[in-house]
Amino acid sequence: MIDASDITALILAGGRGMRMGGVDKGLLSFNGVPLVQHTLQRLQSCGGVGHMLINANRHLNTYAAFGVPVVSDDLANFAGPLAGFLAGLTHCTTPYLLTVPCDTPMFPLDLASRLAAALETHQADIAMASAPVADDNGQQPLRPQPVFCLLRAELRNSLTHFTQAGGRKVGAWTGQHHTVLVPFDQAGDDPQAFFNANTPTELQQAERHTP
Ligand SMILES: Nc1nc2c(ncn2[C@@H]2O[C@H](COP(=O)(O)OP(=O)(O)OP(=O)(O)O)[C@@H](O)[C@H]2O)c(=O)[nH]1
Ligand SMILES: [Mg+2]
Repeated sequence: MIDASDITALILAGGRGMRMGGVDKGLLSFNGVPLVQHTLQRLQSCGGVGHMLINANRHLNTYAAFGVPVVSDDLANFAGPLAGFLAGLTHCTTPYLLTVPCDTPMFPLDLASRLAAALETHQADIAMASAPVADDNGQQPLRPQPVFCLLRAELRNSLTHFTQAGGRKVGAWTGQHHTVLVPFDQAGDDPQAFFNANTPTELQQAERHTP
């Protein structure tokens, strides 16, 4: 069984935040608390992970003050979330890494345990969340949530090779491995759980959400 102590959560706060005006999104206030701190607290409160890392590329001292090790991308020029995955895999000392973006403040409290259960059941390399997303036809099909992954730490060499060859898309890399999609559309799941705040308006919307 995968124990919480086997999992390191990596909070992804290394993006450019262009749609937010180029600011460092993890440091923006969400109901009075920096998004990164809110994410740390939510991960702590669910008890599903034993260790945490923050992935950031700016304001490193500010991030360090949250009391969790901060790791930065080795890949230059904001190469995308996979650069964060690689930084996390490089620095994590546990057999599993859970990736959680800083801009999705209502993410499921049982994220780690459900991804871990699916990884084990399917003997997979990667468990990726999938969640309903409204489309233009009023439907809510399940869509992969590529920045919510539980990864086996031994995938580090694979990701190093993939990114060295210029690969940047999360799905293109995870598609090379046995990946199981884990649906978060069960009774009791918050349909807004994967709502991510990419713009100031969306951040305000998220602040108004009460599950
Ligand atoms: N380490 C790292 N993380 C990234 C990078 N780009 C995006 N991310 C993270 O991936 C997650 C999803 O990113 P987006 O919300 O799509 O992108 P963003 O860069 O934050 O914002 P935009 O510039 O508006 O697209 C967020 O948690 C980002 O912090 C990057 O170059 N490096
Ligand atoms: Mg986003």
